[in-house]
This record gives sequence, structure tokens and C-alpha cells, in this order.
Amino acid sequence: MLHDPLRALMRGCRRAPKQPAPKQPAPEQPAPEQPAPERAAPAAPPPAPTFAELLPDARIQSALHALQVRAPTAIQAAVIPHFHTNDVLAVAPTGSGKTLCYVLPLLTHHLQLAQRQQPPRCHSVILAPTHELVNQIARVLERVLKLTHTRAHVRALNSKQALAAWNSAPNAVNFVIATPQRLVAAAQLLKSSSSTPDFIVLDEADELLSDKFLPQVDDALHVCGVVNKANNHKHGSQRMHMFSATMAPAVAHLARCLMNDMKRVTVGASAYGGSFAVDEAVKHIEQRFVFVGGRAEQGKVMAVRNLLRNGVQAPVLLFVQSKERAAQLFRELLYDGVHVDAIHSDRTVAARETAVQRFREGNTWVLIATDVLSRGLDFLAVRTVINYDVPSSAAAYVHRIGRCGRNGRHGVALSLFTEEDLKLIGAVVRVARASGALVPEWLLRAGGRVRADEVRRLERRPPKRAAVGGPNMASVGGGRRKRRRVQPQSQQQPRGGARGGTEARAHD
Ligand SMILES: Nc1ncnc2c1ncn2[C@@H]1O[C@H](COP(=O)(O)OP(=O)(O)OP(=O)(O)O)[C@@H](O)[C@H]1O
Repeated sequence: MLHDPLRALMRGCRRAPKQPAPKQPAPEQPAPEQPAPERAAPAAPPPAPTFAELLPDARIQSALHALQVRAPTAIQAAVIPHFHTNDVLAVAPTGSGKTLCYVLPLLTHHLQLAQRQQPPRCHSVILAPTHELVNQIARVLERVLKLTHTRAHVRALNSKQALAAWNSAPNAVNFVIATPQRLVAAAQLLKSSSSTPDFIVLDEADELLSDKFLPQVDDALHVCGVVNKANNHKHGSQRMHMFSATMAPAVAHLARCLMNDMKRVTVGASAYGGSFAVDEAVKHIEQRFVFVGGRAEQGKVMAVRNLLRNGVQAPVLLFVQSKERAAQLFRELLYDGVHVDAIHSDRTVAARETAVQRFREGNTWVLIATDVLSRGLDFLAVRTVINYDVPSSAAAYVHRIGRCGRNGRHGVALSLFTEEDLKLIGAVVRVARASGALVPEWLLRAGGRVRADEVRRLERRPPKRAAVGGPNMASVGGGRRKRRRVQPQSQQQPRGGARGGTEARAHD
């Protein structure tokens, strides 16, 4: 259901009617004696701007040097020049550096305010859909701030505890990074820290503007003073920027309604009428589809066991459809002695943070996750993504596989499927094909075409699946089976020296 103020905004935001194409005058015939005009050589594309041109501040230059970030990526080169003058809707592949697209200009703004010796206030709000992404953005921002030797107050509002900590010490902040729900809960604190922020950034914007988050985002934008609930008018003085690797046309339309002087920037040839920036994204990702037979659950567990024993390179991110299935699969793999952990919305924020941290450090080889982890997280070392359950939308597929093959590294994305998945896999294999993957013809033919309303229904309510494992599996055996050790292949020793020494822990 669309929240009222945003619905009202959308009503007021009609597409401009299509103008009939102006009539072209009939081309003049060249006189017979005249030679045909020579075709002008196509103009060479302008050279890509450098960071020194985009962000001339010497402190930022030296921070980028320390980070070994030498040249802007295509999306950075396209977005940064417009950051202060337009609202930007940026769609670019996973792993293409969208975070620095906004972190660096926001830092420039902070440096300029500091130079003018303005009293400290909250000038920038960044919204992201998950705790983990809020943490990651805060980490990137704090790292760059440190490297520029700049004083700034950053608040990452990703949990009740973080909110309580701000409440107990309500100091001024400059940057707030939050999930929409936490930002709304911090409304009073934010008000005392700023009249209205100058910049609002929506990372993973299409997720934030989906039905799941829209009411919260609506309230959060109201808190930021973007949308005035009394008259549903947008304030003109702020800049709002939105980023994602996927952007369905309907969401782009809603985004447009919320923005002023909008500039849309898309990097990478897009598929599905501009909904996905995929081709560039997955150039480094080998996409494979593995049929695991008709007996769905047993076949899948066995396939995962075989893959972990014989072929895949750790660290592995393994995506499942629901938190229940994450817990079930966790138990199965735990009994195999795999260094496994699971992360999903039923776990506490602290447990989720520990799971992410241990995975980053190489102590966990296989991290089982629901889609809470599919967006935005930058695990540079991840070699393999396994879709244990076929995602319920092509957008989810793009984000999931984008967790590997980042920043030019090689990655492998394996999707397991059964006969039951053929309906779901149609959209996925078509996106895979559009992004250059070799998809067998029979699979393209077998994968069903699903109507748009059915796709939306599946996104809201994914198909029912039998429990992970099935008969004779550990989950049924109640833990009486002996634990076995499975060593996933890895060219790279997990960092932290924990190979073989760290026990996976049961959380569920
Ligand atoms: N100009 C650059 N040169 C080299 N590396 C870069 C550059 N910009 C960003 N990176 C690195 O690329 C990686 C991916 O960046 P980032 O997480 O911002 O991608 P993203 O586009 O937000 O991806 P996603 O859509 O999955 O969220 C990060 O490790 C980041 O440090």
C-alpha cells in the first residue's frame, strides 16, 4: 500500500505528455554536379575526469591516495559533478563504487562548512535498508574522515542500543546513517542537531521505495523536512540522491516525484527496459545453473555438500529464501564440520555483527544468509555465491550474485534449481543471458514467463518449500550423527589463522 503523502506526490507528478515528433523538412536533393558531402568523423569522447578535477581538495586527494583509489569509476565520474547542483538518480552495477559517489562529495561539503566555521549541525543523512549496510557505510565514511584528518561526528543508527546511546549523550552530529525506522525514532534528536539536513542519500533506493519500506521512508523524509506532511510539498533547498544497481520503472517514477532538477545517470547497458544495470556488473562473475533433480531438498543439500568438498572456493555466501531455512541449513552444514554461520532477521543485532565480522576476517568460510545480506555489502574476498533457493525476483538475483566478483575480481555464482523452481528461474536466466552469461537454450525455454503481477506476488510471498534436508538428514536425526569435516577448496588461506581451529556456533 502506498503511503498517503507519497501517493499524493505521485498524483501531482505526471509524466510529460509525449510531444508529436516535429515534422522534418524534406531533405534537399544535392545538385548532381556537387560531390556527396563527406561524413564528419565521430567526435572523440571527452577524456574521463580525474579525481583531482572532480574533488580538488588536497586532503581528499591524499585520502584517496592512501586508499589506493586512483581513478574514478564510471559512475563516480558521472555523479560527482552533479552532486551539489542536481538531485541524482544513479543506477550502476553492483561493486561499481557507488558508496564513494556520495561519501566523497558529502565530505567536501563538510570541509567547506568547517572552513566557514559554521556551528556543527547535521548536514547529511544517509538511509540504508539494513543494519549491516548502515555499519558498512559508517565504516567507509569514518575511514575517509580519518585519512583526511577531519573532525566530524558520525552517528550510525542501526539498532535500539545505538539510539539509546545517542539519547544518553545527545551531542551534535554532522552525519547520520540510519535505517528509516531508526531515523524516525531519532526525530527529536535530529531536530536538535539541525534545522533540516542539506543532503539526503538513499542507498539501495529501490528497496527503500518498495512497499516493505515505503511507509517508514515516508516518515523519515518527513523528519528530514523533505516532504511536508501538511501540504505534501517538497522543500526545494535540499539535495536528495538515490543509488542502486536495480531500478524498476515504477520505482524510478516515484523517485522522480521526490526529486527536484533530477539527473538520471545509468552506467552499464541496462536490461529489462532500464530496470537493471547488469552487463558490466557481472562481467567478472561466472554464472552457472545447477539442476539438482526432482527431489528438491535432499538433492540440494547433497549438491551443496559436493560443491563444498570438491569445487567451490571459500569464502562462500549461501542464500536461502527464509530465516527458517537458514537455521535448518545451518544445522545440516554444522554437522559436516564446515565453519559455517547464519545471518537473518531473527538474530540479534550483536550476533549479526559478529557473524559479519567473523566472515570478513576469514573465520567463517560459509555464511548462510537471507536477502538481508544481499544488498550493498562489500565482501571483497567472496569468491562464490550459491543461491540455494532461486531468488524470487530478478532484482534479488542481481544483488545476490553481486556480492562476489567485486571491483574487477573473479567470482562464481551458482544457482541450484529443481523442477519446482522452473517458474521462478525464467526471469533469472533471462537476466543472466542479458548480462552475457552462457545459458543453455533448453533452460531458457523451460524457464517460465511470469506475468508482472505474479512476479510482484512472488516477491511478497515466495513459494512454499519443504524443510531443508528431508529424511535421513541431520536436522531430523536430532544431532546424533557424528560430525564430519568438510574443507572447502580455497586458493587463499582464511585470514586469522583459524583454519580447522574455529568451531562454528549454533545460534538458532
Ligand atoms: N575509484 C575506485 N577505484 C578502485 N576501487 C574503488 C573505487 N571506488 C570504489 N572502489 C572499491 O570498490 C568496491 C565496491 O564499492 P561499493 O561497495 O561502493 O560498490 P557499490 O556500487 O555500492 O555496490 P553495490 O551495488 O553492491 O552496493 C569497494 O571495495 C570500494 O572500496
